[in-house]
Amino acid sequence: MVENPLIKLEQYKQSPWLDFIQRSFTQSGGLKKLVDEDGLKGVTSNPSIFEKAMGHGTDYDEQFKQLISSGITDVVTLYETMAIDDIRAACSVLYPVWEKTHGLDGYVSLEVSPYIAMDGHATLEDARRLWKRVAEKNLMIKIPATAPCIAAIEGAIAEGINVNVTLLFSLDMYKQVLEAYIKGLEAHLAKGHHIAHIASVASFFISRIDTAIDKQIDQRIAAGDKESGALKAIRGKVAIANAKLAYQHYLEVMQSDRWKKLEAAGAKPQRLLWASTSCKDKTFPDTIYVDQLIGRDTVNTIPPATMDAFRDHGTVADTLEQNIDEAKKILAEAEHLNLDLKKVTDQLLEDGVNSFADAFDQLLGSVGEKQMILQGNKLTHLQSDLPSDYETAVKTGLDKWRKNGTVRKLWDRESSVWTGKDENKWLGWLDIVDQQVENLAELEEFQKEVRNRGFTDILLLGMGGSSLGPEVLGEVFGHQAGFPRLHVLDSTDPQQVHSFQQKVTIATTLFIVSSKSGSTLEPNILKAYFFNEAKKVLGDKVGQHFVAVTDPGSHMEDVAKQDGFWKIFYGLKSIGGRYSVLSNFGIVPAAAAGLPLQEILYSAQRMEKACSAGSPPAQNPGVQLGTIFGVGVAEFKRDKFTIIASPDIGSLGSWLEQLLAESTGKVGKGIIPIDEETLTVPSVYGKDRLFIYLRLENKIDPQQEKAIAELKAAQQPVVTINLHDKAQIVQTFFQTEFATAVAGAFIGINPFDQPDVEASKIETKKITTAYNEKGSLPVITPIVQEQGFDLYAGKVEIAKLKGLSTISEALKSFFNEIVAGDYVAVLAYIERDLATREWIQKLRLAIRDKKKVATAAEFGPRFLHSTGQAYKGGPNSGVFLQITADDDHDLPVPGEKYTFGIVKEAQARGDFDVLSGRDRRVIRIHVKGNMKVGLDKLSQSILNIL
Ligand SMILES: O=C(CO)[C@@H](O)[C@H](O)[C@H](O)[C@H](O)COP(=O)(O)O
Ligand SMILES: O=C[C@H](O)COP(=O)(O)O
Repeated sequence: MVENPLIKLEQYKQSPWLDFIQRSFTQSGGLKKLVDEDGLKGVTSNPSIFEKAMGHGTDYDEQFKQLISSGITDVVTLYETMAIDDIRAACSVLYPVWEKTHGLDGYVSLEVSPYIAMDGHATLEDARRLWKRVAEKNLMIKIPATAPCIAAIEGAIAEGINVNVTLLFSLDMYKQVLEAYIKGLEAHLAKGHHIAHIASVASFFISRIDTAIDKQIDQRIAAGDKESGALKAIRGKVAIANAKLAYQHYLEVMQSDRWKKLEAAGAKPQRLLWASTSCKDKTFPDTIYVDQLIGRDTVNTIPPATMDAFRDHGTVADTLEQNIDEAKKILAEAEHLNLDLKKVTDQLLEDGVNSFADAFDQLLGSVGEKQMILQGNKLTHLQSDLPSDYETAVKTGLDKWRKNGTVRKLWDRESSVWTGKDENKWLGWLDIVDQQVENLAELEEFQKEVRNRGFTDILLLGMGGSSLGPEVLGEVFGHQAGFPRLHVLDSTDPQQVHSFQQKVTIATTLFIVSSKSGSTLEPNILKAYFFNEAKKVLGDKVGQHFVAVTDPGSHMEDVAKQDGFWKIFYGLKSIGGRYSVLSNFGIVPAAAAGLPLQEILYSAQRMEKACSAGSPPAQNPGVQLGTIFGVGVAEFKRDKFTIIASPDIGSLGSWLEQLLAESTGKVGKGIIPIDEETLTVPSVYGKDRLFIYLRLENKIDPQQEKAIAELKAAQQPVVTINLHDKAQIVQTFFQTEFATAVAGAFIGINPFDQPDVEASKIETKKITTAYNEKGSLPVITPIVQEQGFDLYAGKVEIAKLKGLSTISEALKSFFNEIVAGDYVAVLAYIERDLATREWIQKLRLAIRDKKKVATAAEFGPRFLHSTGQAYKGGPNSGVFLQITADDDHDLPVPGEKYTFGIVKEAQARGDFDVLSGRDRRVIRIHVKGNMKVGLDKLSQSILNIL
């Protein structure tokens, strides 16, 4: 009987390892059979191998399901848990070999993350982590032989970690690796440890060298190179010659005194392992890279097909030490022929690192896709319908992010993702959900206490990021039985303040004063007013009805302490207002209103994990959406993001509006969100739109569906976020926060500052201070006056409207300036109630239909903390119609001379002045006398002139 060549290798002291791992192969006994029948002595894995194993087929489905149902997790954890199980299972099959060979063989290799191949510190950290997690004696951690990782190899060996050094191509690098191994052993020994148990191999890649060199040879021969004969003579020989010389170096070092000392202390040599040994060129024997590299104290890791071929017809002889002079000649000849081995091996190392990273991306992508499918309805679904050029640009954008590892950089909080300023300080929202989950017991305790105290109402006082999130949560989840009803007051309009006072029963109301900075004017004066009012009813117990949510060290914290508030909940300094809904700013009001906290947080966490660092861009719902946003603005000038939401989740629009506008609308760039603009026929929309459809699957509005279908058919870009139930708005919070940050990177701005909101605050402050000093507001002069109306114009408009004597003429001239790509914003500083909302809506739709431009309908001062940023700082395409009116009645602000009415007037003026100062097209119409009558008359004259 012919002896199995694989078994025969043992006589030559070469160990065959298997370059392959797969769950079903291990489980079915295939691996053990190789050990028993072929003398297999080890296993290697790499990202490509795991990609083939895990990314295809059904081997892992059962564990996938188990892991997904047992908890919420990210793709890297999913991959790693399954990969480690495979590695452990293989370790246990190979363990008898390890025992029998006293730790010389029997190893299974697991590679560190390929993403950090150029970061030695991170690689060493990862090696330690994996070594600890797998915790098997016969494990080897694979570390790439890049320049930055040489120190990691030495460091790992010095800590007693078994290392398989991978991606070795050049003799020079091999010399450094062997030196690192020796130094590592010396360090371990110097610490007084044994070194006999430490094992290492240096994986020298073979076939890739021939593939690269032979390609050059073939090209030169085809081009008729005069050295064609000489080139042909070394074709298919360089890789083996290179390996033989590496082995010669190994033998030399093994003879050195330095090594002999270590050997005497029990050290094992770092054997050379031949990797990449399947033959890629059909003109050579398929076993060439096994046959030609047989020598004592070496390993050959062989992929299954090559192993089958070698078992079948491999030839076994002591080849490695033969023809060394010839090998030297081949390398000299290669140099003489200008084949530049150094350049080739440098390139192969770079390509090798990249291709493992690509394979890992692919692997994590397939894990992500499977996870998505298995999560089913537990995660919202994103669908994009984009014109083909837009779609192509999005794909390019996603791939750029993948190649640059930008998602990981984002999670590593690197400012370089954006403008390189202080963006790194504003990323606390990335993992706030995890913190809240840990904090769940405390939040639930608060929830219980609120219920037990029998409050009937909650009145939340706050602006922008501190109010819009709680407002959506309250409106979408609705009133919860046994809990108080949540009302959110974010206005200085005295009528509106009064209406809210009427809505609640002060004696049984819990007031939540919410201000991140603690210094915002509105929550401070609202607190002062309601504290005063509540004191009249509750006396000394008033503080017990107040809760503050604010950042530590803020003015509001001082106020709350001084006034004996029941509780103070803190925000995080690293989370800006508009990214704060899943922090205490949203979650504390949600707790008080009796919302299902665990469900909310777990659901949000699902999205956080889906957007995690390991989730490649094309499978990452946050990056996908953000790329659509960013590319739309940056490359297609589609900056009017039209938000269409199913009615039951309609309030999500005003939250999203703030997020998009405040984050991106600056330095003349950015997104202009268009909320609540009811859909109409496609012909009304210009090429400046992107439609965001927030679709509540179980409560769709048929009219919206129809209109959206028409828009898609008309080639308007539509991105649909499909929510399987309304509680999934919390996933939309995280996804759109992430997407906005991503979009900011594409647009090229810092998505975490709001420079222009501050400008209005300063102007407002000047006016209220002036009022406090003088007891009256500075005089301003209208440019047109008419019965019931005063019209003021900003500096760009004054010249244009000069000489016009009626409001109607002025309006006509103003609206005639509108061109395609503009947007019109109606900014009303009046009470926001059903009637005024209907009024403004009718007006803006008429403007849209006649002028075919995007329109915004906003109430002041609410929008100042939201879209106001983009109106002032974003693209100068806005046409602003500010509307103010006489107050029916006013309310005092305790401790100040000014009233709520004065504050509102100051805010309108401050806003107007900044818009005017920024050369925006702005006019203000002040309605005198009865507001309702005035508003109707005004809209009528606008309709007439349009
Ligand atoms: O573990 C190792 C080397 O230590 C191997 O898995 C090594 O990565 C593989 O042999 C190579 O990646 C295979 O390369 P190739 O045949 O695709 O060129
Ligand atoms: O979006 C934030 C608003 O400007 C309110 O800020 P604040 O929470 O610091 O009071």
